[in-house]
This record gives sequence, structure tokens and C-alpha cells, in this order.
Amino acid sequence: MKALIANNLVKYFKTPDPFEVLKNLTFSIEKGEFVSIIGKSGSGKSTLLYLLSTMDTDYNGTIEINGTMVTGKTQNELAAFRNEHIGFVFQFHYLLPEFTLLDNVMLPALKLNRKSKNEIQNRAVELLNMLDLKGLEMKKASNISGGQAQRVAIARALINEPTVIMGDEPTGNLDSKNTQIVFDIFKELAHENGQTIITVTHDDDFAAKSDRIIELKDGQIILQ
Ligand SMILES: Nc1ncnc2c1ncn2[C@@H]1O[C@H](COP(=O)(O)OP(=O)(O)OP(=O)(O)O)[C@@H](O)[C@H]1O
Repeated sequence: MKALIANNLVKYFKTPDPFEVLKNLTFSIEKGEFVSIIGKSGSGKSTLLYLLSTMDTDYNGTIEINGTMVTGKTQNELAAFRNEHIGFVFQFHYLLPEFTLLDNVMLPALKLNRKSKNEIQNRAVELLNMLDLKGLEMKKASNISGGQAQRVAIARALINEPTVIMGDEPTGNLDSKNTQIVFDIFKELAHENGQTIITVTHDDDFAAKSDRIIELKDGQIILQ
């Protein structure tokens, strides 16, 4: 089953001058695949991820995620779709610094409001354990290391059991040890849980070890 199908994606920026940043991209990604999107600075990686994540709706072409056509949905429908299907991990983790790690992880699930607070808390504790953060649940997010914070951000991205996890430079801020830890977590999520990982990276080693590389050059796919 396909986790994502992108057909004829075209994206223009109108300012300062009209400029075609993504030029007719067509590709698909399988469920449980761990894909790295690479390319030189300015090649269009972040722009593409922004489209795939349904955050940017101003494009031509179509995007289907897990059999759902997301192109054409309203902003409210997309917000609900994202909360349920997509987990995000960014270079900077955007945790709420004054909240505990546990609260940070629980928040998206409380927002989704599908499970009881107790169930959510149990799952959050489980995820923090899985990410080797046992015992730190009640620590404030402002008081942990960058590598730990990135793992909390991953736990938060996983709390609603997303089918697709999207990362924009998820290891961009990490040393090699923590980069390896994050890589191993992604690999396990893809290969053992069947979750699909789509991540933009500048790290060629990271990309080479993932299942597949999609390489952009000047807004076109030159390798997939
Ligand atoms: N909001 C915008 N308005 C106009 N041009 C933009 C906008 N955002 C990005 N661009 C341009 O689109 C091109 C692609 O940008 P994008 O950020 O997608 O590249 P990238 O491959 O992710 O780069 P990097 O590796 O540096 O993050 C660049 O030339 C950039 O200057």
C-alpha cells in the first residue's frame, strides 16, 4: 500500500519575481518506507515537505496520503487530518519549555481528545521509556540536553500513532551520537511498526543509510 502519492506537483513563488520552485514532481512512497529527501541548499526540499505535510495548499498537482486525497481539503479538515495522521519532527524541537516532558508529549493527544487522560499518560510514559528518557518525565523541557529534547519531540510526534512521520532536518542540531540514536528510532518505527518516515536532511550518511533517497536539484527530482 502506498503511504503517499504525489502527482505533477508544481509550486510557484510569486515574490520577488515569479519563480517555479517545484517543477512537476511525481513520485510515491510505500507504507513503512524510510525516505530521505536531499539536495543542495535552495533545491526546494523544505518547500516540498511543506506541501507533503499539507501545511502549504497553494500548489498545482495532487497529494494522496494513505489513500486520502488531501488536495482540495479545507484548512480545518487538513488540521484534523494532520493531527491524526502526521507526526512532525523539526530541527528545533519547539517544546514548551515551562512544561514537563510528560506534558509536552501528552499535549497533541489531549488536543485530539480520542482517549482518556489516563490512557494518554500511560502511552506518553511508554514512549518516553522507549526513547530512553525514563525517570525524566517530570523534568521541565527547559532543563534537558538537545539530544534529549529531540527524543522528547519524537515521542510527542508519536503520541497519536501517526501513519506518516515527517522530519525537516530532524538531526540538524545533533552530534553524531544523537544523530545515530534518532536514525535507529526512525528505522525501527518504519521497519517494525510500519510507519512511514519522510525526512529532509543535509546529512549524506544519514540519507545513505535510509531505505531510499529522493534527490532534488533546482526543483526537479534527479534521483528517486
Ligand atoms: N516564501 C518564499 N518566497 C519566495 N521564495 C522562496 C520562499 N521560500 C523559499 N523560497 C525560495 O525557494 C527555493 C527553495 O527553497 P527551500 O527552502 O525549499 O530550499 P531547501 O532545499 O529546503 O534549502 P535549504 O537546504 O537551504 O533549507 C529557494 O530559492 C528559496 O530562496
